[in-house]
Amino acid sequence: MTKPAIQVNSEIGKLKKVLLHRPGAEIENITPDTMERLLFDDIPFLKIAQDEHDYFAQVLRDNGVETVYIEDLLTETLDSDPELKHSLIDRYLDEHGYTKSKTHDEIAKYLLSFDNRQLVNKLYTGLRRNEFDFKVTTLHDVAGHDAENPFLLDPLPNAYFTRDPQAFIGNGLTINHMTFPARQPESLFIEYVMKYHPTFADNAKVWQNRDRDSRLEGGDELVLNGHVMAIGVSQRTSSRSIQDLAQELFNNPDSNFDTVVAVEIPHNHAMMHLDTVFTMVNYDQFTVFPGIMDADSKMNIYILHPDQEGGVALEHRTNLKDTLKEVLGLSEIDMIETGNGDPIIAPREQWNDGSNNLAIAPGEVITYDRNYVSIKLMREHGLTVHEIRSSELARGRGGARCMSQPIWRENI
Ligand SMILES: NC(=O)NCCC[C@H](N)C(=O)O
Repeated sequence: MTKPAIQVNSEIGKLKKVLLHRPGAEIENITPDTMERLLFDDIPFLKIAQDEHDYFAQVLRDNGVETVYIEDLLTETLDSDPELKHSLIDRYLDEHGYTKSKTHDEIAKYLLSFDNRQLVNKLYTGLRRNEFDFKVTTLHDVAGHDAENPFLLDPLPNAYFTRDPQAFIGNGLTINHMTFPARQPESLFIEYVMKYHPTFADNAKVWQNRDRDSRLEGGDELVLNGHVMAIGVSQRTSSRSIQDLAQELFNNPDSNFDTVVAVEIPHNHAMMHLDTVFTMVNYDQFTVFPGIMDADSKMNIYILHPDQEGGVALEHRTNLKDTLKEVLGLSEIDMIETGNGDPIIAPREQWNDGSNNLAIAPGEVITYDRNYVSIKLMREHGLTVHEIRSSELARGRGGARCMSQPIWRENI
């Protein structure tokens, strides 16, 4: 590594640079029939979603954060070497199951006709069957399940949740094998940017890559400090990925991590990632949705440490607060309950990402305006809260943390 392009040694250090994606035409390619497969609960009104997202980006910039867009990085990557356009199209079609055939060649030819910027937009937007003069050559293009799909390449409406296809950890990252096909292409884009973009190539260590069977998503990967991570065992992240990542982080000389806290959470759509129920917002303050614990405030937590033989040792815990105190070396911790723990308000605000806060400095967060009970409580606990609009963005089931991937935070 010559000079690091990534520096993320906490969830709370002053945020200097962040990766975003502005929601685009892909949002308008969600239909009632495809909604579930595309991991949406409703169809956002694009114009308002874009206004809301621009406002979010402006709040970041007003607070001294440089905003970088993945669609720009990918375009610049392709611009840096003409060969990359061909290879990206080949990989993209291959990962969508288009083996070498006339169908493959026709789609590839059509995609190659775009310039790099248009191609990137097209891959996000999706490719409709009726969009070009597509000559039918195979049975599955005209009959059965495949032919019913109006898209030859699905849209990527979840792309504005830039947190998930990768996680920036220390001076490196994981490039993630996503759980559902609807999101898998998003981490291919990251792979290209990290391998070939002049800013990142050779300047970021890859702790785990996407060419594996077990799943891992960035919403589950929390960097608590420069040597401790918390990772959700969730609908989207498997215990195997966590074990392998811990092994790599503990043994790689470029990593300073010696502790991974694996936190088991319910496996469902409302709480798909750890950061939908738990975020770190200050040195000793966290927001948490109480529904992840049982009546005795217990849950399954495992602390992973390096063992003597270069492997990973495991210890079981059941209390989140006590475990955090233990691994962070703190005598007290303030757990701020989403919706004040009320049996109606807490799940309602959690559903709209009241637990999903983005810290832009210790004790200073960005969050959705609609979760007013949680916001009031956070202010009462001394936090500075920047509210952002959330009517349409929230329909994708992700909040300010999900919509942002810190690239650089000041060390604390
Ligand atoms: N970190 C996050 O929780 N991201 C939100 C992802 C929402 C998206 N609709 C998904 O289901 O993947």
